[in-house]
Parts: sequence; structure tokens; C-alpha cells
Amino acid sequence: MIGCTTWLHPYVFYLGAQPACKPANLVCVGRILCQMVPCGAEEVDEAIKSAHAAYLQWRKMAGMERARVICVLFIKGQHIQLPGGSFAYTRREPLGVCVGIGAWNYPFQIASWKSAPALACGNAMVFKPSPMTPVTAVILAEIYKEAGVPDGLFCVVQGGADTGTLLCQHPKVAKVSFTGSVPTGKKVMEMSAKGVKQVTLELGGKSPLLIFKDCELENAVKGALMANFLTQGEVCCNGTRVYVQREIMPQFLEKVVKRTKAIPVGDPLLDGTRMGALISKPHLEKVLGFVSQAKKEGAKVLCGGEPIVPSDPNLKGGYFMAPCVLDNCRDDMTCVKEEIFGPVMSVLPFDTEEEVIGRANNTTFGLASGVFTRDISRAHRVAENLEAGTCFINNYNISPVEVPFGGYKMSGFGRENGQVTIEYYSQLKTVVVEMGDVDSLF
Ligand SMILES: NC(=O)C1=CN([C@@H]2O[C@H](COP(=O)(O)OP(=O)(O)OC[C@H]3O[C@@H](n4cnc5c(N)ncnc54)[C@H](O)[C@@H]3O)[C@@H](O)[C@H]2O)C=CC1
Ligand SMILES: CCCC(=O)O
Repeated sequence: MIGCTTWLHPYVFYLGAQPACKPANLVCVGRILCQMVPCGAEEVDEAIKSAHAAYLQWRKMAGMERARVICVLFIKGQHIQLPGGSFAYTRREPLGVCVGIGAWNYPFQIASWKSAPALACGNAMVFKPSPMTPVTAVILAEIYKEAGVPDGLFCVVQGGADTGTLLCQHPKVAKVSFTGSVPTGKKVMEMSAKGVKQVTLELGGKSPLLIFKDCELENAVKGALMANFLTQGEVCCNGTRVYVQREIMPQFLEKVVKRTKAIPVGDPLLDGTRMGALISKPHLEKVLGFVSQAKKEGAKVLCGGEPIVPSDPNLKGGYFMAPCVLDNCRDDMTCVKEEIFGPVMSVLPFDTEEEVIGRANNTTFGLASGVFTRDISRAHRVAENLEAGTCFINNYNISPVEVPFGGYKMSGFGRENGQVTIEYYSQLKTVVVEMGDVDSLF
């Protein structure tokens, strides 16, 4: 263990990370990959100052110049004609030093989704990964460095809640983009409000997936698995409330359980593996606790829901569990109301479109949703009526970077990905140009 702050590069605050084993081993078998010391006020201040210094140069560069090191989206203003030949125009300008704070489930992706548009718009970013996953943001910093991003423009600080608080409260920070749980998101918003900083919040979810009897059943079953078991179910937009029209429930359950039982759980570095270990022992216990609670409340476990030890002795001690399908669920059960963030699918019957839309929307979350049907009118009607930032029609969990991603209600606001991201990492300046004489009232 290295017990103090070390500098990897001038632009990266890299805290005492000492590789001890392969990354997958950290996840699979609970061995230590690295240890780190959280950044305190001094390091946070230094990172923000170094990002600010780099920003002052970077913001002056034209999009074409920035495009030499980062693929820049088309950033443009508007021209507005006024009476008498006068006119106004708008410029999209960067915000300044932006802070990114990430969750542990998609550590590299979250760092990229936040920093790439921030930098493309002319900002600097100080990024704090989750203390559970401290390494990949540093690798991203190395990639940026190699691509030609100036020193200081993308800084990584390590730490947990205290470091995150220091970042949100720092007076030189213009914006905070946060990915994580709803309770932490509220705190981030409160702290940012005190400094009138802009905020993007990507928070939790409990998304509904509606499967109508006219669907293509094999696809609906595959979609339900994608909606629940991708990345061990540790995905914020997962469709974990699976509403199935009553007439097709028996066929659906038979197929979904058969496929779920066949999911190969084990070493994620092997080609054949489809599910790895959960992030930590406490998280595994939390997920298993949801399964126990569901049973107490009347759910029936059709498969999985228990810890498993893979046959590979190297994986012994890892936080693996068998993916779980719960039947006999009701809307008032804990497993149906709360985000589990693990491989647990809750299945519920429904009868009519109107009824299921009401039930699907009866939640404080609104991140994603999905519908399987062959009826094109129904598909678009349902998509319109579901209160969520995304609706997948006849598929689930498709999130290419060209497509905006973000939540409704307590799942947050602001969007990541797509052209619209520019609006969240820039501010609009209006320039008014008089072409005649001043028509003064005085
Ligand atoms: N909507 C989305 O795009 C996504 C949402 N999530 C959500 O994230 C949650 C799981 O991730 P966790 O890391 O457990 O969430 P978390 O809310 O515990 O932590 C997220 C980040 O916030 C930091 N943090 C904690 N307290 C803070 C404070 N007071 N001030 C500033 N920063 C603070 C943590 O160190 C971490 O980096 C789930 O609820 C999941 O749904 C996860 C991935 C994507
Ligand atoms: C598609 C992104 C999902 C997540 O970050 O949880």
C-alpha cells in the first residue's frame, strides 16, 4: 500500500494505486487491486486550479482546433434579424471547470460520457470516480494525454463523499454532473444550489417493461433478459418490473426461466461467461436481502436468488449469485418498488393497456421503460404515455452515444450523449448589433 498522494502525471491526481492482480480478480474474488487515499481540500483545490489554468487556453481554441485532439460536435449559435438592418447573434460558450462524479457500475463509460462533451465544448473537467472503481478514470486521463489534451484539462481526484463534497462546494466550479443514487444526488443538488452551479443528475431507476400478448415472444423473452441481467443487473436503466399480459404469462415464464437458468456465471474475462460477480460483499448481501424480503411478502422464486461458488477454484470467495426470476409479484412489494441493482427480475401480470400504463407510471422514478408489441400504433401510444426519459420499443438497453440518455422525475434531469449534450456543457451569450443610430429615450 502507498499511503499518500502520488502524482502520476501533472494532470492526474493518482492516489497510491498499486496493481496487485487483474481487474477482474478484484471483482471476482475479493482480492485487493489497489489501495488509495482520498484527496483532501488541498489536493482538490490544486486540481481545480490546474483545470482552470488549462481551461483559459482551451476555451479560446476553435472547434476545429479542439477537433485535432477530441472529436468535436457541431457547436453553433443563431443569427436573428432585427428591424432596421440590426441583428443579434448567439454564441455557445463553455461554462468553465466542470466536475464529474461517478458511480461504480460503469466506471469508464461514466467518465467518458461526462468528460468528452465537456471538453469538446471548451470546458475543463475534474472527475471523481467511485472509491469502489478508482482506476479506469486514470486510464482515460492517460488516453486523453496521448491524444493531445493539454495538461490539467482533465484531472482525476480520488475519494468518497468528503472529496465529492469539496468538489461540489468549490467556488471555482461552474457545473456538477453526477451519476449515482437519488439520496446522494439530492445532496449534490443542494450543495450546488448554494453556489448557483448548473447540475446534471443521472440517478437511479425502477423501470417498467410492458409485454403485450401480440408480441414476438422469443424477442420479448430475450429483451426481458437484456433488461435485467446485463452487467449482473447493476444497470440504472434496467427494466426490473416486467409486466406481462395475463394470457401469455405461462409461456413467458417457462421461456424466461429456462434461459435464465442457462446463463453462464463466472470469470468475465472468458468468452463464454455472460454474468460476473457483484461489486462487493455488502452489495451481494443487500441484493440477497431483497430476495428474502420478496419471499416474505409472497413472491415465488422461480430460479436463482442464492449465492453461488463457481467451479473454478480461483473464483472462490467472489460475490457471485444466481440470476433470479420472481413470480407472484404485486405492485406494493419491496422488490417491485425499490431499486435492487442486481440480477433480480420481478414479473407481474396485467390485463389492459390503460391499467398497465397507470401501474408502470406509479413510481417516483422515471429513467427508462420498454414495450414489446407487434401493434405499431400501440407501441408509439405507450411510448408517449410512459413517464420516463427513454422508451425502448421491441428491444431493451440499447444506449449508443448518439442517443440522449437521462431521467424523468426522481431519476434526475439533464441528458448525456447525443447532440443535446452541448446544451448541458455550454452557456448561451447573446450579442446585439446596432446598425443605425441610437434611438434614445433620454
Ligand atoms: N442514471 C444513471 O445514469 C446511473 C445511475 N446510477 C445509480 O447509482 C447508484 C449506484 O451507485 P453508487 O456509487 O452506489 O451511488 P452513490 O450515490 O453512493 O455514489 C455515487 C458517487 O457519489 C459520491 N458521493 C457520495 N456521497 C457524496 C456526497 N455527499 N457528495 C458528493 N459526492 C458523493 C460517491 O463517492 C460516488 O463517486 C444506483 O442508484 C444507480 O441507479 C448508476 C449508474 C448510472
Ligand atoms: C446505459 C448506462 C447504464 C448505466 O450507467 O447504469
